[in-house]
Amino acid sequence: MRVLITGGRGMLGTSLAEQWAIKRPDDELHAIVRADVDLTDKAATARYIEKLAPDTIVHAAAVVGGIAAKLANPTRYLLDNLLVDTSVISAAIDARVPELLYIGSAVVYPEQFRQPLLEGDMLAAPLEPANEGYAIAKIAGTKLCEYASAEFGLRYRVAVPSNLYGPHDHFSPTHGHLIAAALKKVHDASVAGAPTVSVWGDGLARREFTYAPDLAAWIVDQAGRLETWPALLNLGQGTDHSINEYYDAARTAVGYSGDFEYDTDKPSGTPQRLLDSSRARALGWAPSTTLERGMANVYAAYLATIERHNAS
Ligand SMILES: NC(=O)C1=CN([C@@H]2O[C@H](COP(=O)(O)OP(=O)(O)OC[C@H]3O[C@@H](n4cnc5c(N)ncnc54)[C@H](OP(=O)(O)O)[C@@H]3O)[C@@H](O)[C@H]2O)C=CC1
Ligand SMILES: C[C@H]1O[C@H](OP(=O)(O)OP(=O)(O)OC[C@H]2O[C@@H](n3cnc4c(=O)[nH]c(N)nc43)[C@H](O)[C@@H]2O)[C@@H](O)[C@@H](O)C1=O
Repeated sequence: MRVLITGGRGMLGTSLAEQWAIKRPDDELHAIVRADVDLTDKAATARYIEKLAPDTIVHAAAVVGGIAAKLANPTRYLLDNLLVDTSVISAAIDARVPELLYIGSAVVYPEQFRQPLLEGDMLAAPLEPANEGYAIAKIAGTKLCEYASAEFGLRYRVAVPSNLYGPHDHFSPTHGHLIAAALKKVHDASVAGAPTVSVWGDGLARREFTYAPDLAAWIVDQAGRLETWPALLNLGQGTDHSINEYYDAARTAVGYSGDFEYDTDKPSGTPQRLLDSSRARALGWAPSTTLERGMANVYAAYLATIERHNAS
């Protein structure tokens, strides 16, 4: 099978490429990055996909960032994601690529709604303001896949992951996601001997975090058989925790004994985001990495990046 992964050096894309090489070494894998093709360029993307003629695409490229980054640059999160998604999905349709997995997001669901969230809850009520632009692009991508499947008989499906974390995450205290930011902040406090770490918001919001390599491994297994999937499929670990609990887990991973203080001028976002992933579980989804193990792995990856940086 000839496989195209977009966003091939992102957090999820890197895990996808790693898992593909392990699980399906005979496949012809193309894990592409921006230097191969800028996916906001519709014509260049169409040329690339037509020439490659992949059997399946896992579209994992997007402009992605933590809550503060999305609030600071809502235009980019809406515009670039619309451009990237329309380029990739329309090129795939035109080239009649038979299968495409679009990596969507749980932000397509309403801010204040029942928990856990079901696949049918998209567009049922207003979106979370902090994620609105990004979510509108993700909803457009999701609908494009649904329409293309129905209209042209293609197998274009949407994975709807919960919040993700993993060893290839971005450890930015300002633009990263919660777990990478928490590990970096707690590590820095530990090294500096600082008595406290600043947590954004009140620490009470709840999130479900899934370990990206678990998701990647399952996606690799599913490639080539997406016809068994519904139009969109929730993919979450199954449990949510408070932000405080994630910081506690980071404190344990780092071995830090200081305390937390709360910066309530920073956004908390939606109070809870938990997916009902029972449809995926019926298809065999069974992520196995515990939060403790995952945190320890991500922290080890962070320490390795520091070592590489110091050695260069
Ligand atoms: N991280 C999370 O918590 C969650 C992520 N998702 C979704 O999962 C997918 C993967 O996310 P994740 O791995 O975390 O994100 P990353 O930011 O780590 O990776 C995304 C990749 O997309 C690439 N990209 C962005 N714009 C372009 C472009 N115009 N042309 C070519 N490449 C581009 C980026 O390249 P560059 O570095 O050059 O910009 C980057 O390598 C995304 O669709 C995201 O929306 C869904 C739920 C949660
Ligand atoms: C599914 C969806 O999931 C994500 O959206 P998010 O939940 O808005 O993202 P987040 O990881 O930035 O915040 C989570 C929570 O954590 C709190 N928090 C505390 N302290 C820090 C902190 O230091 N940094 C960050 N970023 N958050 C912090 C913060 O206040 C908030 O309550 C995206 O990955 C998005 O790409 C996506 O697709």
